[in-house]
Amino acid sequence: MCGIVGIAGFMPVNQSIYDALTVLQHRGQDAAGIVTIDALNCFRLRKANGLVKDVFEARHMQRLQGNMGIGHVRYPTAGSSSASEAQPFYVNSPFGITLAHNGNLTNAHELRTKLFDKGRRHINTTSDSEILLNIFASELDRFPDYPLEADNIFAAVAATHQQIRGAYAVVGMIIGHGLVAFRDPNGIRPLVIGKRTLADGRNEYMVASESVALDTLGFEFLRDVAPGEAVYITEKGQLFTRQCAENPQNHPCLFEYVYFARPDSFIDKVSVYSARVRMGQKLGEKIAREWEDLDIDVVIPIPETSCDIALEIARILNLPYRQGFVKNRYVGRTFIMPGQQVRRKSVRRKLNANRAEFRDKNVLLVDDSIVRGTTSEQIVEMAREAGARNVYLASAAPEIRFPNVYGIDMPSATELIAHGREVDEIRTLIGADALIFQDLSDLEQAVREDNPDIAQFESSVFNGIYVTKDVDQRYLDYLESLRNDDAKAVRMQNEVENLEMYNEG
Ligand SMILES: O=P(O)(O)OC[C@H]1O[C@H](OP(=O)(O)OP(=O)(O)O)[C@H](O)[C@@H]1O
Ligand SMILES: NC(=O)CC[C@H](N)C(=O)O
Ligand SMILES: [Mg+2]
Repeated sequence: MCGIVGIAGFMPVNQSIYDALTVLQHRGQDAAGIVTIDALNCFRLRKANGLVKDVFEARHMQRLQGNMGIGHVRYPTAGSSSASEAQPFYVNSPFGITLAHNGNLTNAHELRTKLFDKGRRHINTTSDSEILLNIFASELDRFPDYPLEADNIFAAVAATHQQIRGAYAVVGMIIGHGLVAFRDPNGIRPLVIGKRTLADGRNEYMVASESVALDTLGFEFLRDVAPGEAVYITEKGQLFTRQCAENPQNHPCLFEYVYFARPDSFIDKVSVYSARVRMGQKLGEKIAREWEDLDIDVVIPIPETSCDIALEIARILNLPYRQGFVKNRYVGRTFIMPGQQVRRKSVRRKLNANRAEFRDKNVLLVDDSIVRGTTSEQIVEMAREAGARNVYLASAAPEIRFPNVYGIDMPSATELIAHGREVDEIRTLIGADALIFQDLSDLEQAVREDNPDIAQFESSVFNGIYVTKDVDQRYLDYLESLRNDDAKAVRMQNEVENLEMYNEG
């Protein structure tokens, strides 16, 4: 899903960006990067594969000098997992630009050809984000003057919107100018802006994927960046904002609320935590309605994301809530790990059953979502091994039957356990005694309650409706051939680690 952050301030930003990335780590565990602009107006870059705490050592932090910078944590959804595709990306013309991106472009292939044929620009990686950067750079290049005016920068964003399709929340820096951030015209991926006022009255600004990053760094949340909107903060700290899309719509990704975002974040005016509690309430009511005859003894979450949901289900059903599984806090999120083998292995490394909570009991296990079924299959087995009599499973998200093309790595329908299957077939595969899914309308209502202005969510993984309207079966087949687990494994063997810009080693 990737996390992005940018700070335009008057004090060194290296530590603040590092701290923000640790708070956004749940959005991407594969690679991390920071770029700053130093006193000589040069970019300083450090990026590599790994978690934030492993990528940045003291020596890197010392070299990441400057009062403006951007950062990224990566969960790959395009290209490869190579360090050369870690972000931010750099291009030297015009002026020198770096950029970090959360999301996924659906027309990357055509844009790559167009950039080479018409723009004479070579893209050296298989990343869609490098393409996005070069499209933006080409558009900035159309203005002959230096420095560019805010109007020019917004015009370049508007022209970029017209060419690229898909989902994107972007933060970038232009040498001699400042920090730019923008969000796709459907607002699929989240982006917020905050402000911190210094003792001398000057304002520092920060943009980030989630509001929790602002909270942690003492920035006051100003608002969500609107779909299609761009934000420009000059080197001197002046803030400009402009709507740059012709027909912006608010279609936030529903899966952010289910799984990706941290519960203490607000996305598009919706508290992720409250939305999850309401998911629990609605699912609890459905269980009470449909499973009257099931004799449940205890409600057990599958840590970590489902905990808030399961607690509310237990309250609605008037049953005890117990931590039947203990999570190893040193193992990250399994769903965003690359490759099915590593995901499979990680479930048992991550979760262990508390036998006392299972022995001779009918247990209701609750997860936020069932995607490939990797977690639930093994968890049901573990519950039985721990002595459970009957194992029931409830998912706070409906059946996930369609691929995601907007920044969640679910490129292949056949890898989804619910694809082409009815609930009972899924139940058999998972090995549960009963299985229940949330209804899509209930899930949408649970989220919408905080912000009734969201008319339509980006819910494609549940209903197959792609809000950018450019996704057809041909594209889905192409994506599947490019990114299914086998194709990725082959690509991993041929990875090259060429970085295009000096990397603080
Ligand atoms: O059906 P699957 O393909 O297994 O995917 C779904 C599971 O993956 C996620 O957990 P994850 O371990 O990534 O993170 P969490 O600790 O935040 O729950 C999610 O919360 C589900 O438990
Ligand atoms: N999950 C994301 O947002 C990924 C961003 C970008 N498509 C990449 O693969 O690096
Ligand atoms: Mg989970």
